[in-house]
Amino acid sequence: MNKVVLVTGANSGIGLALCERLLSQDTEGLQLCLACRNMRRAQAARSALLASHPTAQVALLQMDTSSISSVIAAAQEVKLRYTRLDYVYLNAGIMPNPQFDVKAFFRGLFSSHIITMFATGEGILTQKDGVTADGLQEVFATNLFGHFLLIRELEPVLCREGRTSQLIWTSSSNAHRSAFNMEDVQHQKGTRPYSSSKYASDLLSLALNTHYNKQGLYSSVICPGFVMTNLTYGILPSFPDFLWTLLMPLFWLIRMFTNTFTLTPFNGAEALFWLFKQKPESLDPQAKYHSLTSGLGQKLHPTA
Ligand SMILES: NC(=O)C1=CN([C@@H]2O[C@H](COP(=O)(O)OP(=O)(O)OC[C@H]3O[C@@H](n4cnc5c(N)ncnc54)[C@H](OP(=O)(O)O)[C@@H]3O)[C@@H](O)[C@H]2O)C=CC1
Ligand SMILES: CC(C)CCC[C@@H](C)[C@H]1CC[C@H]2C3=CC[C@H]4[C@H](C)C(=O)CC[C@]4(C)[C@H]3CC[C@]12C
Repeated sequence: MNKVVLVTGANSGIGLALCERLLSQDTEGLQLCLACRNMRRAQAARSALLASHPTAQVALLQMDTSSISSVIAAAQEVKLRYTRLDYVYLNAGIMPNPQFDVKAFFRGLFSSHIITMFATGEGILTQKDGVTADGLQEVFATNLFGHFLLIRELEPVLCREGRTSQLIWTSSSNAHRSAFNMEDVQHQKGTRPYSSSKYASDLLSLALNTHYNKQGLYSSVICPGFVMTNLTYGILPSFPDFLWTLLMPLFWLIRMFTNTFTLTPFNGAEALFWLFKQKPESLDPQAKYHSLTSGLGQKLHPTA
């Protein structure tokens, strides 16, 4: 039977690579729905997918996860189009106005903390958050709240008698307990909204399992590792493309020491793709599944 899969933030990076990988393993038995905020970019992604999989069923859905009205309208549309959803990948995410702390980076290079710094970005990144038209903090709204609202609105197509469905969050190893505060869940006061939003998604996934497992709905979180995408290029916006290219040999070298340097969207999507093939009942609700890559760039089996 056809599997219906919705992916948010599917028009680039890890989301697009996941769609490509899903279609490569099964073009016929899959109905993909790319949920994107920008329809021009969504259309380009659809054309790219159809170029390599001409018979695939790839639909588009306009949705801005940072906007309450957009998410509600998109969920309405989904309920009109589909009687059930088998997988929802909650992947759209932003890290706006990142500030890279050069001093902390160099201190980290000469400390015992070096591997953690490269694997998680801990201690070297802060962001300047904005406020959405709904009055929410932008990172919280985009990465977490819009997705939460989507799940609640899609309950009728996710919780179906006698079937299971999976929610799969693209979280991060940058999700740190120290960045999250229950008194300030939107992270209005701090400078690490990205880390806070990812930690909150890990907590939310646990809560969703407690609430929904008995209705056949399961939630998991993954970290794709450090992947070269629009999000990461935005961290050092003044770097021209050629400098990133020059840094690649250094990244390949670092990958010898930390296999979290997945680097390509294809390898970064490994844990998302792996979860597609698992029975949700067999998964550990407390685990974060990691995409890993060997020193030679081979994808490894995800580990919890
Ligand atoms: N790259 C990395 O090293 C890591 C990435 N991640 C996570 O992976 C996920 C995918 O990011 P990645 O592929 O790296 O980066 P990209 O910037 O390539 O992809 C992000 C996607 O999210 C979409 N998006 C952003 N804001 C919204 C919004 N308001 N509504 C709908 N869609 C939106 C973007 O759309 P648009 O093209 O319109 O901007 C884009 O399609 C994110 O959640 C990120 O936090 C986690 C760990 C590491
Ligand atoms: C020679 C220097 C200029 C090289 C700078 C490298 C840094 C820009 C990157 C090194 C490690 C990277 C990251 C690690 C973890 C990612 C995390 C999992 C995530 O969710 C978002 C992106 C990361 C923080 C990423 C960002 C770039 C680095 C800090």
